[in-house]
Amino acid sequence: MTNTFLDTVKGKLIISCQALPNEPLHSSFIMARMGRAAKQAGAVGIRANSVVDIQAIQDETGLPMIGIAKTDYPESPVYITPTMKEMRAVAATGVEVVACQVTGELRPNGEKLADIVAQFRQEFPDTLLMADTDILENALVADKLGFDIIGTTMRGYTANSKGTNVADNDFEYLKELLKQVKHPVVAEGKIDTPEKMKRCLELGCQAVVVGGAITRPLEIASRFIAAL
Ligand SMILES: CC(=O)N[C@H](C=O)[C@@H](O)[C@H](O)[C@H](O)COP(=O)(O)O
Repeated sequence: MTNTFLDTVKGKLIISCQALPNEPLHSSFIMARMGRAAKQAGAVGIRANSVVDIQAIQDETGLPMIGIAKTDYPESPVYITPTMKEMRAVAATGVEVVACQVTGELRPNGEKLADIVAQFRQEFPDTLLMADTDILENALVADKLGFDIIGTTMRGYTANSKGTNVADNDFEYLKELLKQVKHPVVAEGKIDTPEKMKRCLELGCQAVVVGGAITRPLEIASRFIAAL
């Protein structure tokens, strides 16, 4: 099997459909309907969290997907598909891409990122790997380990990247990242306007992932309320 994900999404929009248990829309049924709306609008791929949501969205849309499993372990701040166990469970759904957090901190159970990548390649040779990174140093680690996609997902969410936004200074960080890594870059995280999405593509990103600005009504409504 050849994985055509990178060609399919080139220059296009991937929509993230996620709602954690503490969010108002937490429901695989609702996420599948979000996926339906995303597809009708013209999204070429979906990013989703948890095996059940992934399966519901696959059934509903048939679109290629980036799958993750957000899982908290008390001993580590790494929560996006942190261990081989979650990587395996997500890959087993048949998603085209499995994404995991690459932010430099120690992973749960003492697992090493390099070992996870090697094991994953053996078990799932047709599935692409995306690194959810925060700073250049960690993006370069992912690039060297051979991740197929370097994502900016965690920028602004880790101790090392606190207070930053990928869009700062006309995407200054993204420009540097695109210069330094060999693998395709997908812009993700706080891309909240169509203009920002377009700018990321103009700068050379393979694709853009947009989540909250489209699929999190609480977030969207709160922006309006905050302006009152
Ligand atoms: C930091 C973290 O846990 N990000 C998660 C990763 O999957 C999601 O909660 C985000 O919604 C996703 O990255 C899309 O970003 P935004 O919703 O900002 O467009």
